[in-house]
Amino acid sequence: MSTQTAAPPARDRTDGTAPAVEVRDLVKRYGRSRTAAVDGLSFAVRRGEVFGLLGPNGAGKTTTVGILTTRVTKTAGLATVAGIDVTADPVGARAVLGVVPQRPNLDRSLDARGNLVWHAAYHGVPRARRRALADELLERMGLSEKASTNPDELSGGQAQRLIIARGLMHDPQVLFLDEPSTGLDPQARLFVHDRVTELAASGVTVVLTTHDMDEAAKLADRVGIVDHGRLLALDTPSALVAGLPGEATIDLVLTGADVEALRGRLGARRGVAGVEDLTADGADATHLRVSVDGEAGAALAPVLGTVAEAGATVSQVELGEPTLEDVFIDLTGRGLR
Ligand SMILES: Nc1ncnc2c1ncn2[C@@H]1O[C@H](COP(=O)(O)OP(=O)(O)OP(=O)(O)O)[C@@H](O)[C@H]1O
Repeated sequence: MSTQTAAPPARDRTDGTAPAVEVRDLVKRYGRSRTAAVDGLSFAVRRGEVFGLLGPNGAGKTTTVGILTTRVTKTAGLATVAGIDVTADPVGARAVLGVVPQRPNLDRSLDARGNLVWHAAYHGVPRARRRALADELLERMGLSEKASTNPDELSGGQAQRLIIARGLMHDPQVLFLDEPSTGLDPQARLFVHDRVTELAASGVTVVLTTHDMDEAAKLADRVGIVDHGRLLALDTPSALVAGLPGEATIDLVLTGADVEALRGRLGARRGVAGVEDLTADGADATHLRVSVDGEAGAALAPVLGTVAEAGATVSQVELGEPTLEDVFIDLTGRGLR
């Protein structure tokens, strides 16, 4: 018989006053790479917060989450989850965090329920609890009918929901979701969003990385925008948007203009706060977003007048408000990585 006493629940072993997640001066250099994938990153996530980590491809988001979830070794700096130093105590850290990775990594030798039960066993959830908990989470994720299905026979969205269920099997304090809705259809995406909101309401801290600005604006209490492994901005989505120049946007799709000359002419107009070229690669027509002070309607006539003077033909006009995507483009530019 084992003389070991059962470990106390993970919740009791952590520092309840520490931030849910903290990285300080975090650095990661892969192999002999001269540039750092994470280059002195610092931020803290509050308990119960939904925190969005945004950045272009290669910005260092997955690496940061990899360090926090003990899958990647840091080069320097500090990374803690629920007050536990992930490098000094990776086992303790893994007990209080859950991970939903970018690439599905379900065990194909087990069915859906088996994947959940095995994960719970790995984390020391008592045998008597495992199956009931698995069934409860399968139900919550809309997967009850798939309990005995092999992961290979699940759709991408179902597999993703199963991975989220798996991440929750040991009752983590912090759940890391790496691009949770990539490849999901609109229903599955909304379903995942609802579950994230529900988790946060139940006190679980959620850290999500995403390329989807609407998703970040909708779900995240605060977002950190990173590029080249550094933090460029951190605030609530609305504060970030409010910090942009201009209060409204006029999107123009047009042809027949010298784009740079037109941008210059528009930018010189009173009331115009900025002009972004959003033309998609290979597109025939030019897409400009003009940020204006005050109401878009009032600025429309003079803006269109300037476009006409430049000899361009407008095929589409749309009035709107700046979004998190504008913040992202303003900070990280348009270039593809
Ligand atoms: N295992 C690895 N070995 C070497 N370099 C790596 C490795 N993983 C990532 N990198 C490099 O580190 C940098 C950051 O990559 P990372 O995957 O963290 O970015 P990301 O922001 O998550 O990007 P994406 O949005 O494309 O997932 C990139 O330049 C990438 O090439």
